[in-house]
Amino acid sequence: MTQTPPILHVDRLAKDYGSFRALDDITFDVAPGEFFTIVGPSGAGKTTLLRCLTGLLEPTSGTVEYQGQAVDGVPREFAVVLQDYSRSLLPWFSVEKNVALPLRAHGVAKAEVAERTARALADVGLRDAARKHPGELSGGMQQRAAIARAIAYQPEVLVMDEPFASVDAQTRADLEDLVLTLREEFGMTVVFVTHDVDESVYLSDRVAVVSKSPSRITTVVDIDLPRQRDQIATKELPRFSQLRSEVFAEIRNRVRDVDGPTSPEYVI
Ligand SMILES: Nc1ncnc2c1ncn2[C@@H]1O[C@H](COP(=O)(O)OP(=O)(O)OP(=O)(O)O)[C@@H](O)[C@H]1O
Repeated sequence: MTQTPPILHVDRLAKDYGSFRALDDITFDVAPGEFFTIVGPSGAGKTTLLRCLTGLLEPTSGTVEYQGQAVDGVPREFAVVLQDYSRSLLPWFSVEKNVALPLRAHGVAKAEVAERTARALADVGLRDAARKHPGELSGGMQQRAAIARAIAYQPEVLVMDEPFASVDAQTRADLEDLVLTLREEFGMTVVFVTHDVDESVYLSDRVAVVSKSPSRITTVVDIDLPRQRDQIATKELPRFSQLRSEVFAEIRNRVRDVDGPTSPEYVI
């Protein structure tokens, strides 16, 4: 039986900032259509890893391949939602124009641009803010606009760095479900970073736990929950609690290895 080749292949990746080693010996594959989440404590190197994965940062050693080709700039099939929403939108364009920009740049027909932009803005609850400029929006709304831009693009690979950190709990749940729905609809691969263990288990097919710097993947947990997720029913499953505890325990052990007593952030 032939196995489907990975869409992303990361091999012995390391990244130094001067004499400080942020990432060390990171190796993993992501399968096409997979929801792969990287979870770990603050400062563990998750953003550094995502930046290397997307070609925004050059690794010190090791390689990243997308569909068998070395990544040395953001591949056009990727959409990236960064943690810092204040830098992700162009302030002089309306929200609508910001969302439409990548589609226009890639030659999508005008009518389709309008349709995909309107749908993405409605999906993230920003239909009424389409004509506003980013400076007129709250932080959470700006982040939703950045998410709308990524999903309107319908990328092969959606890369998200703590994308829901600045939105309220209900919006966060809605956006989590939106990403899951779009993954089903378009067959996207999603690479996601979070420090929220519940979120990682709820969304993912696999969760990679990273240790503190120098960051390594200490374990990869298979999330063998039914593929159809539901904010209430899935989180009530005994298996959800087991997986959540497994991921928590792994992070807690690694934080303790480095810091001594458990970080309060990860007390269950
Ligand atoms: N440009 C830089 N120059 C020097 N050190 C850096 C730089 N960027 C990140 N670091 C250091 O590398 C380590 C990993 O940082 P990174 O932002 O990747 O972690 P993170 O897991 O994404 O953190 P958080 O969850 O808090 O966003 C940290 O110790 C950080 O101080």
